[in-house]
Amino acid sequence: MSDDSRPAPAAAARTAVVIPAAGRGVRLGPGAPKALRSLGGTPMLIHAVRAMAASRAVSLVVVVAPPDGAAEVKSLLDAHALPERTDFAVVPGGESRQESVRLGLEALPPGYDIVLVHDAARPLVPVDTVDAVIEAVRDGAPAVVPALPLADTVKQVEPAAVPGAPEPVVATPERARLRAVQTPQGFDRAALVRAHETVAGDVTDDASMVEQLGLTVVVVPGHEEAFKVTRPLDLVLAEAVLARRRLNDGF
Ligand SMILES: Nc1ccn([C@@H]2O[C@H](COP(=O)(O)OP(=O)(O)OP(=O)(O)O)[C@@H](O)[C@H]2O)c(=O)n1
Ligand SMILES: C[C@](O)(CO)[C@H](O)COP(=O)(O)O
Repeated sequence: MSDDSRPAPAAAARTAVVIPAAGRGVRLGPGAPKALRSLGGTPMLIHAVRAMAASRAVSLVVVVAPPDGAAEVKSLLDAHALPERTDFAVVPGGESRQESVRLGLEALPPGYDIVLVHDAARPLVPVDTVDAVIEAVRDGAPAVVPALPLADTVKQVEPAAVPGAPEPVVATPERARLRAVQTPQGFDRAALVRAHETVAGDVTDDASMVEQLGLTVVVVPGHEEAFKVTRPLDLVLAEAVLARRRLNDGF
């Protein structure tokens, strides 16, 4: 068969990323909103944006800024070198992560059939993890999460009525079947939009909303360096990982 007689390859679905970055970072301690705090001299958010734009499959990144910080975030994006092949937009966020993601989704133009949602608080995720998530969505999964096995045993407890009181253990789930879930989480856009339109109640990630629709969520290998900067010690670790990368890269 000559090259000319082959069917044209199906155009790859275009991929956009929503980065919720509107949180305060209460658990990190007092200071600027977490996404705007420095990691190696650069705002954490810029690391997260670069991590997403490092994937050649990503053509649009929508940053969901702190509600009163959209102008500051726009200036930050303008002030830092970012790949020219990627478009960037900024929208103000909401009261909860869930609301911020919804606002980011509403800002997406037509033409992006795959959507990733990535925490600004996971600034060091490697591009191979981003690409693995996108590939699994392209292969047909409605929702994909990167995840790692657990190192600790997990107990389910009856939460104490009084803070600090001992909590009775009610179950010990089988650790081998548990996974600690990271971002970016990847979605068929229509499934994620439907989930955000129909699922109510508190959830801690987007994939669980798609799960509640009865759709399949699959896991791909996560990465140790995709950890979430939540508490002060996480920032120490992030600085160390970044310093090691810079040493290895020779700058
Ligand atoms: N109203 C909110 C709350 C959180 N996030 C984002 O969701 C991601 C994960 O949330 P988390 O790590 O819990 O961040 P914070 O809410 O800032 O942390 P904390 O709970 O310690 O205040 C972060 O990138 C955060 O900016 C958001 O966009 N809008
Ligand atoms: C989405 C997430 O990062 C997956 O592990 C996580 O659930 C976010 O939790 P947070 O308490 O809002 O940081």
